[in-house]
Amino acid sequence: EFKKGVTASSQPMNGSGLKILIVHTRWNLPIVEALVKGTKDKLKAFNVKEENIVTQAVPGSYELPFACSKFMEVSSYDAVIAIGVLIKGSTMHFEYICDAVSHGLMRVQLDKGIPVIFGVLTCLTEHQALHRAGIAPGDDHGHNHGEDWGAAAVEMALLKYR
Ligand SMILES: O=Nc1c(NC[C@H](O)[C@H](O)[C@H](O)CO)[nH]c(=O)[nH]c1=O
Repeated sequence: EFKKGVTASSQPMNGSGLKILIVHTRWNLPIVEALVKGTKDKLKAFNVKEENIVTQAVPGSYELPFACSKFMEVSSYDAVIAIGVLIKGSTMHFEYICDAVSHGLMRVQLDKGIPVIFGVLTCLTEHQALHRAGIAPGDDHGHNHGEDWGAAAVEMALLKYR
């Protein structure tokens, strides 16, 4: 069966010299915390030092582009991982935030020339979010997408050394 998801780089990746920023939201915090843990575990699996993983929190996903941009001005990072969980409500609010955040984070990474990994879940239901954080109830807990974001951050941060 065709495996979706991240195809790991064929090259061994050594993140021991990298400095990574994680900016996460406080909205839907239990799900966000699971994603942040999955991200950090994977960064450490690629030898990124604990002291080189900087973590900052903001209110919600709409704040991620501005916060990532500001934190990148005061310190240098090899990659930034923006983590948030958007869950559709009963209005169009969700669509507008998702659109603004995805375009905003893309603009920040291109303007700054530093990879910004899109770690924002845009879910129609809470179960979808739980499943993508690997903490869904029942037999199928899902897969923690934070692991994919951690791997992508290391690969993109090492791009400049290819
Ligand atoms: O509305 N739902 C959500 C949300 N709204 C707040 C928004 O990101 C921002 O913080 C405020 O609009 C203030 O600017 N933020 C999320 O991360 N997830 C949601 O599901």
